[in-house]
Amino acid sequence: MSYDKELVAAKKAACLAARLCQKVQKDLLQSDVQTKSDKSPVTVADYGSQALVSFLLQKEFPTEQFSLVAEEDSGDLCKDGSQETLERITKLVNDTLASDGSYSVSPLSTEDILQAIDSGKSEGGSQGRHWVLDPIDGTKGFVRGDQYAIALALLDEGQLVLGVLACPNLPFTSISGGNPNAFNGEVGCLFFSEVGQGTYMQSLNGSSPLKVQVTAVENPEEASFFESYEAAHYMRYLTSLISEKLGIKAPPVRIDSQVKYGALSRGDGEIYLRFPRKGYREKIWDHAAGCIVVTEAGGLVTDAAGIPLDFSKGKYLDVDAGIIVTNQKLMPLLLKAVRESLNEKASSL
Ligand SMILES: Nc1ncnc2c1ncn2[C@@H]1O[C@H](COP(=O)(O)O)[C@@H](O)[C@H]1OP(=O)(O)O
Ligand SMILES: [Mg+2]
Ligand SMILES: [Mg+2]
Ligand SMILES: [Mg+2]
Repeated sequence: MSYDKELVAAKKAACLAARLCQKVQKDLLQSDVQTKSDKSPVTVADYGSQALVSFLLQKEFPTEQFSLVAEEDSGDLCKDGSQETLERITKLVNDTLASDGSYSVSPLSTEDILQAIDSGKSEGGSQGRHWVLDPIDGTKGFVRGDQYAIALALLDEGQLVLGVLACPNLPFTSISGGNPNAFNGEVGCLFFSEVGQGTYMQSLNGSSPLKVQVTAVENPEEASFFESYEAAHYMRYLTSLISEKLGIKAPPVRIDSQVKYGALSRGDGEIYLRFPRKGYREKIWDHAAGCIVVTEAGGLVTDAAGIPLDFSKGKYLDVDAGIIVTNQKLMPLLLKAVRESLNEKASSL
């Protein structure tokens, strides 16, 4: 089955959402950042991006039953004192739609925006089609002025069938060996994949797509690895133990969000280690787009036990201990190092 039409729509939606986010990041004010009950930050851009993607997908596929599993909901925007924020979001979405010009729609109202955001309340599952969206993945990176991604994927009967990753601050050329946040050249990449068709990257400004591949590095001593920028998001002693066991020489490359999957898919590094702290439950929107982008580029994405991620169980991913990503050659060695490190950790407790 072809998902070409869905891919075109997903790319369009992610590009426009990226445009909206770039505008907000440029003139980001402290007052634009709200804090959700789980203490994670959320900005007008998170809401605006979700509203825009949701609205555009519904507009592109008006006759299909629409299901979207997305991170944000309008709860906090409906509280007293949020009217001004809601109006800002509405204006941002309308301005972005108008700047594109290909959608001749009358301006959306604040009600339309709330509705578009709340169309993302689906629970997903193993039947039918579900869009999966993280409107800004890496909000902390976004607020800092660093890396973030707009991550959109499609599940069909529980399988990932397409993924789009817009990375507005990722340099277009390789970041291997460098700091992605301190770069002078062109930034802004769009990764996209359709099942069985490979992964491609183009610039967010619309250059022609290039096919990308993970690296063929077999020797861990020549490999480099990615992990979160935010120390609070993972167990650093575990990732350093794993990399030590593998004999990795290069220091870790710390980047926010699913940009790590994009960078790995084009060969900027070989390994992504993600070991969140105890009690953290992974959500499907934090991995769906990244997972298909890496898999279609020839890589592997599994949990710490080597089992492929299952996106069909609702909005959570029930993974064993952590998520690991690498090329096919390095995976057996990586799994061994992960197993040994987890055993050492368990016996030291
Ligand atoms: N305590 C946490 N541990 C791990 N990941 C978290 C935590 N809190 C939020 N996240 C989510 O993890 C991702 C950030 O990943 P990374 O650490 O790789 O940059 C984001 O999806 C972020 O959500 P959000 O989409 O709200 O930014
Ligand atoms: Mg968040
Ligand atoms: Mg996220
Ligand atoms: Mg998010």
